[in-house]
Amino acid sequence: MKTTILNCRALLGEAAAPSPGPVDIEIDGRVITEIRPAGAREPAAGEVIDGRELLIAAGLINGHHHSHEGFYKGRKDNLPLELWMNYVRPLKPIELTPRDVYLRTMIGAIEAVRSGTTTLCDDTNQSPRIRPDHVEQVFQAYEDIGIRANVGITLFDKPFFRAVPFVDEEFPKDLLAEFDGTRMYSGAELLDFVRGLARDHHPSTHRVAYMAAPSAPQRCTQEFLLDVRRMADDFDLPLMIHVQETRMQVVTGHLFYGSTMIEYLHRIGFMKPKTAFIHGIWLNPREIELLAKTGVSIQHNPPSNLKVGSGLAPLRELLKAGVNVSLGTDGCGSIEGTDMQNALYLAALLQKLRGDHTDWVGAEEAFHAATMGGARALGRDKELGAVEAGRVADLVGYRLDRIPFTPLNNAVNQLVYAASRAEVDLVMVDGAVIERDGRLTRIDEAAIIDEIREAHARIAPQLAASEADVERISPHYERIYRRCQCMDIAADTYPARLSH
Ligand SMILES: Nc1nc2[nH]cnc2c(=O)[nH]1
Repeated sequence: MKTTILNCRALLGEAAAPSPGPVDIEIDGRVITEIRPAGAREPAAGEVIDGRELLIAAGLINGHHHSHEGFYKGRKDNLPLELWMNYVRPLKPIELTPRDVYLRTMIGAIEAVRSGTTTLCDDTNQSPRIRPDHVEQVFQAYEDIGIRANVGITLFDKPFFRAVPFVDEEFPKDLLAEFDGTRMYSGAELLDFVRGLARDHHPSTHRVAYMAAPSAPQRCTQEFLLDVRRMADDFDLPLMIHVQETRMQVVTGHLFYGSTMIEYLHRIGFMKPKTAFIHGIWLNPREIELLAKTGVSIQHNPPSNLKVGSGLAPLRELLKAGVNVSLGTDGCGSIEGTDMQNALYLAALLQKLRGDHTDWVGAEEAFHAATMGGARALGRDKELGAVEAGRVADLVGYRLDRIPFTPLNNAVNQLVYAASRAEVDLVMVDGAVIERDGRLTRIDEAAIIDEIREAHARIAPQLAASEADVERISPHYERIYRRCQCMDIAADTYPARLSH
């Protein structure tokens, strides 16, 4: 099937350079075949899209999201990461139907498409029980809405509440016994399950594909981390893992491994290309060098980093060192949605709080991170991330006849600093239109919103009960958090008595 977008403006190539004049963009099947001056010849037979008032740009790649946090939207505020995270990680299972899982996946997926996202990376936590019928529904939701998705099942083989130091000292024995006893899948069982997903949903053949998502070094044994690494290598999969999001995690690294987590990951041979360290806020110069040397990307999520108070990633230092940076939002628990326009806006503005103005990161670099940076992190920078003949037609059309683009002086600056998701008028994935004129073309959005509300009303008592459980461990966590915050992370080593 051929489609031509006629007479549009476009941001062209890896540099997203504004087209000097109107262009026609021809698409055959899933690939852009030609970009030519508007009217140079008749469009090929097939669908024609009137692009007169459209700015066509590469679709945004949201490098990090957690669909399992969908029902937690808006529940918490003013908690740092380590204290917040317990609330989205039920200590006891919450009973969901497969349809509930489908609906909570749609919460993030709908907003992603509406904000111009064509690829979404979802690290979905299915603990404490992996149910294949639940996982199927995550894949199905992305299939149905039409977005490209990389779905990772959160992999860890240590209880989450033990991923911080001093648990044995600060927790009462009865609580430890209760939570240590929570049934978890073994690492081997998890790996068996996800190997099946890698075989059946590979990114080279599937729009909705599996990716490797070990949760974080401190939540995995070394043996398990290396097993996941081998699995990703064997299947040639992208791999994403949370690393050094907070100051407390640097302290944790020193206490658990006698070095920072990044030095540990380098030591065990974990750092390779097609790997993204999610957040990567607390980094020292030596670690930035290691990232550059090993080809590991940093996956930057400014909306979440602000809301849970993690800090400001050193983007200029990373970019100067040649580290690839991608952009994302994070899940609906640590920030209330998957709006990539917000991520772009914050990425470009926040960096102006640091350093000399000649070193600031602005709109062009933020947009590059959200497109080419995301593609590179997935190992797909020859296929995705730019409007160029020969690339996959994952495109967004922004309305130029709206105030954010009026008057038009600089399309990238105005897209990042002025536009909102309301200007997104066309979203195309693999050459197929999945949003047009403000309407999602493949799903009945209003009916799904009704269903999400009904499901939430049914689940809300379980969420409240789960919060009550978390309140039981919160004071102990608060003490651990404060103890870690007082520890010096500038020193390279800690007293031997503190290392395990
Ligand atoms: N921000 C953030 N969200 C999460 N959701 C699950 N794990 C994490 C994490 O380590 N950081």
